Amino acid sequence: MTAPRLTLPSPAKLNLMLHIIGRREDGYHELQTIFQFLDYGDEITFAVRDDGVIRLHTEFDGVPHDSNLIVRAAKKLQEQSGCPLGIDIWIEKILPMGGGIGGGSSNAATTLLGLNHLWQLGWDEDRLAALGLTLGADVPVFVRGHAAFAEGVGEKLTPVDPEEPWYLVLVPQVSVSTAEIFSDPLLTRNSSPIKVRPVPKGNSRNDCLPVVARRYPDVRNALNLLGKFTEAKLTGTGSCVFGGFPSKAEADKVSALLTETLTGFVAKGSNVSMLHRKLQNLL
Ligand SMILES: C[C@](O)(CO)[C@H](O)COP(=O)(O)OP(=O)(O)OC[C@H]1O[C@@H](n2ccc(N)nc2=O)[C@H](O)[C@@H]1O
Ligand SMILES: Nc1ncnc2c1ncn2[C@@H]1O[C@H](COP(=O)(O)OP(=O)(O)OP(=O)(O)O)[C@@H](O)[C@H]1O
Repeated sequence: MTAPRLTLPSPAKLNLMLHIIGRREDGYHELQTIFQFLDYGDEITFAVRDDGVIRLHTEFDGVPHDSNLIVRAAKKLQEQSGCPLGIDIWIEKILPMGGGIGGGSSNAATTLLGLNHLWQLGWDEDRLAALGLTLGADVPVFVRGHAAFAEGVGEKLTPVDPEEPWYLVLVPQVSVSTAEIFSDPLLTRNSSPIKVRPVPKGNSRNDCLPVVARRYPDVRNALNLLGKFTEAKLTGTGSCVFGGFPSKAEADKVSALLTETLTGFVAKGSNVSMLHRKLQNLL
């Protein structure tokens, strides 16, 4: 008998706004941010093993097997659930690493949800999100699968339903260090907390943008070029830059002009992650 097998999407996220409202004692910054998903991402295939071994078959540049968030997520879930089964994993990676579109966090969440299903653990979303948070602040929103206003370091989530435009995402060929941006003395850390819900219009800025644009000329260039056509924004700490368009045709048109010199892609914004849409179809 062939082992149960499952292929699941692992979408990207955008930060539609990001305000830094303070700094905790452990050095982490308190954020207010809106996460939305893209219908664009990696694809992960899982096949159950009965010997308990966890094996990722796809190699990543610069990420050792046991440091990969996919493997770390699988091992933690196995340990905490006491599941005797193992897993073979393959990934088709299209999301840029260190781009601020959450690829690693998304891969970890897809792994948690995929294994919960294949290993028949019956964990609820709260438990999976709590385990996810120990792997990274952005993992819980991918576990929950709904666009969200996030507070804390990103773990306090309130579902929201912003517009779902088509986005052109530009991918400057530099990896931005999140730690470096958060330790820059010039970073704004005292934005006024937004207390009104839903978040009022006019709050779409990303407090990391001035620091990233100053340090990374390639990101600055992408912001300037895209800014000629639409409001150009930074996701997370970059490097990716994005702008919304009312139709795919309009996003494609600007993409054709800009991707002559820059790498990028067009994708639809989505308030329900494509991972959750696929899982719903399975149940
Ligand atoms: C900025 C966001 O992209 C918004 O979605 C994420 O919060 C970043 O999350 P991430 O990539 O998982 O970041 P981590 O790898 O946890 O953080 C790297 C480093 O950035 C700093 N860091 C990160 C997040 C945060 N809220 N405050 C911080 O000060 C910390 O020094 C941390 O050691
Ligand atoms: N499965 C994985 N996919 C991508 N990166 C991974 C993975 N596992 C570990 N990493 C490590 O995590 C780092 C950050 O990767 P990721 O793709 O999540 O960055 P990001 O898009 O900037 O995320 P964020 O928006 O959360 O800051 C990578 O540079 C890599 O070293």
